[in-house]
Amino acid sequence: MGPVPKPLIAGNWKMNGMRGSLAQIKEIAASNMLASGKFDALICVPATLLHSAALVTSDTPLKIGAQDCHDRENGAYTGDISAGMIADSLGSHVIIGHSERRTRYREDDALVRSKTIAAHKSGLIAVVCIGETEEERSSGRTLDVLRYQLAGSLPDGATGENTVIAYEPVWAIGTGRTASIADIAEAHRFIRSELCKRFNSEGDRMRILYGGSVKASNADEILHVENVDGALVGGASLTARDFLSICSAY
Ligand SMILES: O=C[C@H](O)COP(=O)(O)O
Repeated sequence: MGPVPKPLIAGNWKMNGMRGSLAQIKEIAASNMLASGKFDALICVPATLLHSAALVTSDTPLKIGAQDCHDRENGAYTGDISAGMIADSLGSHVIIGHSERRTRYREDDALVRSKTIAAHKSGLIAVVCIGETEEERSSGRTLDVLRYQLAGSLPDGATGENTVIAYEPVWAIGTGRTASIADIAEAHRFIRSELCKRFNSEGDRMRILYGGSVKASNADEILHVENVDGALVGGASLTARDFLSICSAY
């Protein structure tokens, strides 16, 4: 077993970014902040930018990942890409089970688990997303939802090396609303204890990111909550300036 991994600031560009956006990637990759080695940095780009982004960052500390993968190795699945193809394009990470996919494409925990296994088989680090809806929170079911999502989405082979958890309350994504510091602390403490119950010491090594309207003005407070090992950032990861301001919290 290796040491506890460093915190991770991960950007998710979602369906944003054309070739010109590689300038932002290059600027992030060249920052002295990343060279400090205090944290890891990752940008998950659209599939169209994956290989070119990986090539322009190959000699830098910035990692490049994808935003989804199929659970099969290959076959007649129009429009999809496999974990192996992501690895072949030099991506190192893949986001799995983002709420935007769970909701729109009805991806359930079993499929998320199957995709996570596929990612691990191809040597990728899976960033597995979980989080409650507003209705689940207001009816007091947040921790139950997190328990079921973790149990159903993570395969037995998950370790601190191959898996990162992203806790994203669905109602906080892209809305400008963030969970309170007390709610973030409670959710992350709960996730940590569930991970340790199932994976023993590996549970302590899995990074738990917070996601949902993270920006420069709230990053410092959120990133210093116990058991918060980084952030998954959407809108504020699209420019180098915004992304690096969040990184400066470390
Ligand atoms: O994957 C990132 C999350 O969905 C958060 O997005 P956001 O920072 O735009 O709220």
